[in-house]
Amino acid sequence: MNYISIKDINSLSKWVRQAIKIKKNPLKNQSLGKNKTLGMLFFNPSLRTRLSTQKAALNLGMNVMVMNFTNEGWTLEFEDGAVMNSGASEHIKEAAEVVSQYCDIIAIRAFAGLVDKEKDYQETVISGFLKYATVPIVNMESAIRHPLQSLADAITMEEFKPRHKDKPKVVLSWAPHPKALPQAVANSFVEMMQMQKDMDFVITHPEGYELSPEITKDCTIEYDQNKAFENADFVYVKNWSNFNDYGKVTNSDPNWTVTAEKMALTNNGKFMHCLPVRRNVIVSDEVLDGENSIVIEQANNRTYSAQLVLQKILKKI
Ligand SMILES: NCCC[C@H](NC(=O)CCC(=O)O)C(=O)O
Ligand SMILES: NC(=O)OP(=O)(O)O
Repeated sequence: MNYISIKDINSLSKWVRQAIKIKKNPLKNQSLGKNKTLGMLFFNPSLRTRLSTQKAALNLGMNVMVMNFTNEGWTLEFEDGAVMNSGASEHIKEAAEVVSQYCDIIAIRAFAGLVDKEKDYQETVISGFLKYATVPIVNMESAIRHPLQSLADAITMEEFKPRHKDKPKVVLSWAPHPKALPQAVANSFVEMMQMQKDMDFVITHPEGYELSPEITKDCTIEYDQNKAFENADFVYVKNWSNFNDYGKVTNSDPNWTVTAEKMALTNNGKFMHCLPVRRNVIVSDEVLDGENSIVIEQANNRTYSAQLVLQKILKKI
């Protein structure tokens, strides 16, 4: 069993219930991972994913090895048949097979390069590991998906959803950012929302900032952010760089920053963000520090999202 996409989950509501159960007693399965090793490979920085996934593994009694490819490790080649006479020192074929001998599960973080759309959307790095590794693979944010985050988001929404309402309204809102960021968090959030049975979902972003139509198919898109916020119970905010004009920042309109005035349009809505977040660019201090901000609880749920995934894999190996 691999965990690459939120679509690897057969029943989201069941998984959310199981994660909430783990949260109540996280040390219950401390012997499940005994003498098993999780290898965590990072091609990009991380705070939450690194620590929460490690914590989840420790809760299950696993050993953990972390390797940072940003400044350690050889530069890897992913293309089959490549003539390796320039930058890369080692092919994914050997690297993945070798790491598989040391680890029982391999978790990988490898962001989009945001230069070659086709390469990113083919998930070159994670696909290379899937092809050549001989142990299960967990996605810790790949070029186009962040399924551990979206599972944590689903857990958090279950905990905070208004009990009196049949169908809570959830808004995914783009907000400005100075750097070009991947679409992974937004993509996986959309895929997770498509698996929710009793929630209304609206995506809002400036015109031209449409996500991949293959991912957002059948989703409601509202270009007027204020209108989208009306009556929302959850506002999930995230920047992404342009998908059409691939990897470019073509809009940095500060009118899209989430402020207290905008949150006042919601149904006392909760503010969500995966973090790290740029204060007073993505969201005002007032909102982020306000009582309806649930970003810290969201980050806490990363541990239980990862623990559920590791637990399920461990039971199968
Ligand atoms: N893992 C959560 C988000 C990671 C990444 N954000 C960032 O790179 C933000 C960096 C900055 O704000 O400088 C992203 O958007 O995919
Ligand atoms: N939300 C999230 O994945 O955070 P990190 O990038 O710090 O791991």
